[in-house]
Amino acid sequence: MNNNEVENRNDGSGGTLYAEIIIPLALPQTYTWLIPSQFQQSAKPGIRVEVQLRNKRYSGIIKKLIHQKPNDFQPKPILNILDDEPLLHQQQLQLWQWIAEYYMCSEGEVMQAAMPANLKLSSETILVWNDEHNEDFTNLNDKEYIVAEALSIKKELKLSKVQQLLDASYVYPVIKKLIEKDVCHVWEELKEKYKEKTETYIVLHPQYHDEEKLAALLNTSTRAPKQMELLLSYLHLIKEDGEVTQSSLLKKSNAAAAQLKGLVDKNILLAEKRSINRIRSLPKDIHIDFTLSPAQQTALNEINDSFKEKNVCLLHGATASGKTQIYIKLIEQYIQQGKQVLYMLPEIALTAQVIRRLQKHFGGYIAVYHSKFNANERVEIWNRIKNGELKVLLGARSALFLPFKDLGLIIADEEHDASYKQQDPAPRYHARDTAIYYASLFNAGGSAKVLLGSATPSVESYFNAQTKKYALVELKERYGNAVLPSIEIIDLTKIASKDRVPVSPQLKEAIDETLAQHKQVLLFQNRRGYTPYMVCNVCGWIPQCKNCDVTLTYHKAKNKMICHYCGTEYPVLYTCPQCGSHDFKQKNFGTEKLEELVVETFPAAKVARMDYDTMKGKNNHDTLIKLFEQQKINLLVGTQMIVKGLDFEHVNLVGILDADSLLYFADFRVNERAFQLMEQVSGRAGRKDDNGKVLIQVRNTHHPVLKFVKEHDYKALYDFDIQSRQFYHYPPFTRLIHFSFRHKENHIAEEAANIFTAGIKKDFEPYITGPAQPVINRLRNKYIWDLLLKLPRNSELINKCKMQAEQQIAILKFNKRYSSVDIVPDVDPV
Ligand SMILES: Nc1ncnc2c1ncn2[C@@H]1O[C@H](COP(=O)(O)OP(=O)(O)OP(=O)(O)O)[C@@H](O)[C@H]1O
Ligand SMILES: [Zn+2]
Repeated sequence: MNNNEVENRNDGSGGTLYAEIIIPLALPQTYTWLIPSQFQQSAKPGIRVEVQLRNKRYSGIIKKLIHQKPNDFQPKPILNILDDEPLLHQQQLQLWQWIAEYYMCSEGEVMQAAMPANLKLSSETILVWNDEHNEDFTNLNDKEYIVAEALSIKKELKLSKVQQLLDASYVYPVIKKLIEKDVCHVWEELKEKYKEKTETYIVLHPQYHDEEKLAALLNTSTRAPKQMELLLSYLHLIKEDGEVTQSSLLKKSNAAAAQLKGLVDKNILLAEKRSINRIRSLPKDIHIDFTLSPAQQTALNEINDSFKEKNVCLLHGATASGKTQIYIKLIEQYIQQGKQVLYMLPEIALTAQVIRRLQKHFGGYIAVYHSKFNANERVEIWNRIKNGELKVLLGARSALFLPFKDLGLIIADEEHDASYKQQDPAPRYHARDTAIYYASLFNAGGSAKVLLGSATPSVESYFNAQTKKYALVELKERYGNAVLPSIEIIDLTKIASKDRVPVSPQLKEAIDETLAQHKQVLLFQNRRGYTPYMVCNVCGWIPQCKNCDVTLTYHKAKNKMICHYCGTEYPVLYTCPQCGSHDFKQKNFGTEKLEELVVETFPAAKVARMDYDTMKGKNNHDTLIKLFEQQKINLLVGTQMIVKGLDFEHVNLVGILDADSLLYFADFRVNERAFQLMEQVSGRAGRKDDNGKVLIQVRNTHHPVLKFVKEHDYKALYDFDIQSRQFYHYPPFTRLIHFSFRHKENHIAEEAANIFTAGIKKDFEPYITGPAQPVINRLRNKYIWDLLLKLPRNSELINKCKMQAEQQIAILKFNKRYSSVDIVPDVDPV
């Protein structure tokens, strides 16, 4: 929207004003409401308003103001205005619209994903009393008081109840104030499952921030030399690390808890329990204590040069080449210019280690943001990004939705990672690609820049670099004395069958050797659970999930058979329901069995397991990583989770137990994925010296991808893969749109898919594959029919196709027989 519209509205002519408003629902379009005259002064794009739709109340966001009355209907008035200033900048509204159009969803769905729960209200909203509130209600007005009191007793209230309580038609402004005053927050299903980890931090009493007072203290207190020693250690540590936990202080200073207590009692040091993710008020200064190697410096210069001409640069840097250090230097530059930086990682789990690295350098300039933070903290970060106070934000994909004020740079680290794509629910957006669009909206002084970083770039990004759409900077060597690890292939077919799985004699020997040198080992197996499936030894019957077309995985610790798709758990079977035999054979092995076996084989080693199952309990990801960093674990067994981006100093050996399982997979990205996984997991070995070693166990030793991995030759993999992509019409040569039709009746799903296909056939027949049933053709009790479109990269044609597809979806939804079919469009599926 342009400024004129706002001006016109304020010209006092008193004309009727309307607004297009986004509400957090999957509606096919945005609707228009009337802005009554008393609200006209304050109505602006980005402001929240209270509206009613089909007897429910929502807080929606004004997308734009309109002066023409809609032709076909009389808009209803909005009920209220909730904000004094817009909650977001113009760029966010543009971003939402783009995502909705590009990824075929509604702006309401984007809003749902984009905004912290506390900023979204509807009749269904449940308010939760804030347990930490001290029940001091003096700053509340009468209405707020009534609700606060009820909440303090009931602990939870549905918004519709609040409405009755106040006997007022407009309650949203009251709720909004109560949330702002920290009396309550909005209940979120997801939130409840997330237990926040706290730790005790030690801080210096603020009065000693004054250097003279501190000096005086240090000079006078000779009576308790042990305490003084501890205080000095503290001062040293805080300078080094920027923050000090109680445990690290006691450990590093070798002091006793009583000495620390002495200092705390004297009010010299303070002990504070904090969530480890909580936003800390560290001083806002930049502290860079390292220099780049010549190769890193060259890469940084090349990146800066490339940004003069291009908006996107791909940094292809080997594992442990120090990409993160280059990012740090680059971030420093942008902060100096007063710009903001978004640093994206594909997964929440990775943010913990990286924030520890970054906070040392950027203190109070930086914060972390992701969907698992509590609602109040998310709003706080939202506001501090919006007003430009925070300069650097580290986050997973949802951080893209923050209202940056003046964004200068987005870094997408591990840009190849498929987790950048959101699968469910809509918006099914790819955060890397969306970041490139988002950056282009900050066009004061050219566009904001995007740096994609990876040791194993996606074929798409590398293609864009080859075709000069992106700049390319390569950094081939590891930092310091480290070299890329040597890779050895172990031919499982040459091993006597009794020794065959899971740990071959060669791997066993290498593990023994590594442990003897007090170095660490990572063992990678891409399946969790104990045995991926069981077979009846007599009739061949295999236990399956009742809701899904999937075999069940045996989990020993739980003593359950579990469906990895829908999560349903079944008792373990001892009798075959088909033939009555009691003889089951366990096929293959998962991480749980591997861990058990490793514990038996290496009794002296401290072993831990990192996979989806172990991360749910108290041993959460960050704790495990810290234990591993401190070498309290010698041998870590895990799935993909151990692979990604982590920087461990003492890992010398990596074992990949079953490479065949990575190499055979019906997906056009199979080679790329297998290479990325193996190269990334290898990349965890020998990061600080020249002793890294990787053993890959495999049956098909002739698979071409193994050769590329062995030589760490990404370019060869790319050249190999890009040819088949071209030949079979896959990205980057085409654009894929995938449609999935799901229904509990197989024939209904099939019919819907067929009708849809017939509807778009006239213009798009050459590009259609399917409809067909996928390999797993039923999930969560619904049958699935899939359709794939491989479209030429012609935006006009693609838009036309999306439009026709949307029409067909509308037609199906209108037909009673098919209205309950789930139709899921997925643009650029991964
Ligand atoms: N210039 C430097 N000065 C000091 N230490 C450095 C420097 N460059 C790299 N390092 C150290 O080397 C290690 C590897 O660097 P880093 O983790 O940045 O690599 P990376 O390229 O991001 O690796 P990966 O792709 O595997 O995640 C880190 O522990 C880092 O602190
Ligand atoms: Zn299931």
